[in-house]
Amino acid sequence: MSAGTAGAASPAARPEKLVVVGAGSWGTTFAKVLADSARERGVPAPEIVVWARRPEIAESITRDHRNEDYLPEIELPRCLTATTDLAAAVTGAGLVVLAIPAQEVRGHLPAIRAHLDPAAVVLSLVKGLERGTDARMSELCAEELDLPAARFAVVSGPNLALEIARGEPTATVVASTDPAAAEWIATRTAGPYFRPYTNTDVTGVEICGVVKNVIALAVGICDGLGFGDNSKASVITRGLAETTRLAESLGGQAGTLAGLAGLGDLVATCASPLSRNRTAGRYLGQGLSVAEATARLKQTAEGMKSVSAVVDLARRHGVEMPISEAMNAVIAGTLDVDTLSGLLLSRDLKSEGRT
Ligand SMILES: NC(=O)C1=CN([C@@H]2O[C@H](COP(=O)(O)OP(=O)(O)OC[C@H]3O[C@@H](n4cnc5c(N)ncnc54)[C@H](O)[C@@H]3O)[C@@H](O)[C@H]2O)C=CC1
Ligand SMILES: O=C(CO)COP(=O)(O)O
Repeated sequence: MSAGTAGAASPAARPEKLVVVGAGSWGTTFAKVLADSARERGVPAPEIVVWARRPEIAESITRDHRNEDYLPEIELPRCLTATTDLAAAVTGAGLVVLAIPAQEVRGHLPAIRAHLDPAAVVLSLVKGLERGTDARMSELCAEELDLPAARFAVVSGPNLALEIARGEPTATVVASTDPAAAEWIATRTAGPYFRPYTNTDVTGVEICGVVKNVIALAVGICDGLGFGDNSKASVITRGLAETTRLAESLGGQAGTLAGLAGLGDLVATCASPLSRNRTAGRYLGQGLSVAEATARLKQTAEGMKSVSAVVDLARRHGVEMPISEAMNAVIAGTLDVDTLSGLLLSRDLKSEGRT
């Protein structure tokens, strides 16, 4: 057994029940992906349970097959049920999917640990770092759940929830240090509109998902300031370069950054009006304060919450991240967006090849 698969549980021992912790737009959509995958494969519908914080959302998913708050236009598969009882949801599940904001994850892990099946895989959809510790979700789960790396996985890619909920085709990356765990998840998510590629670079995939939200803020600010596509393409490209530097310094692989979780997600998020992070940036560029932008958005924009942890992590590893530094200063209120145009791409002149 390689170091990466130490602690792996036999897939045969893994229960078929699947639980998604979080009934926001991506959690609810991901539950639909799991249900549609089972239908496509012609297997009996597994038990798929969504844990919702609010009873009215749980009731609406189970009774009306809708999530009025987050996906009002989407009819959900009838096999999905929802509950506010986290213990009951997690008990007997072979897959526990985390789909709540990064800052809320640690608080829920003790309750999950108390009921986690010994063969279960924990899958993070979360694209944020914990502030204060700079921890990735893989690190949080290892610490709080005493989870071997082989029972952790992350899904990340160009995955705007509403497009997927509508059944528009997309691809993604499912990464685990245990290839068998990644394949087990890929089988249960692959379907008519969702194409997962497996990968073992958990760190690279996690860093891609986190930092692209910060870069999307910068692209949104360009929008809000009225800059055109040259500016945005420059920020996206240099954003990918600084993401690559951070990922590599933590052990991630450059190939991951060039793939769906890196370039793919950056392009989708920075181009899409559906992106909350890009939208938050646009509000800031138009002159709204951070508090006003947050209030108008109503949903999670992980980039605004995680940027200080990204910058802290980069500084600790001696990695230069000028765009993230600028975003951190904007969110902290120490840099005015009007002064950004000179700053975003303002490092010493040098060859492009030197990242
Ligand atoms: N929406 C999208 O298109 C995608 C989102 N993601 C990531 O998935 C994660 C979840 O995002 P969304 O579902 O989009 O967010 P959302 O804003 O739509 O929903 C967040 C969910 O977390 C719940 N929540 C908020 N505070 C909580 C707390 N203190 N305790 C428990 N639950 C709490 C909310 O009630 C809601 O159900 C984020 O890390 C996001 O970056 C990743 C890929 C796509
Ligand atoms: O991660 C996403 C798409 O892959 C969603 O981005 P936003 O959180 O900015 O909406």
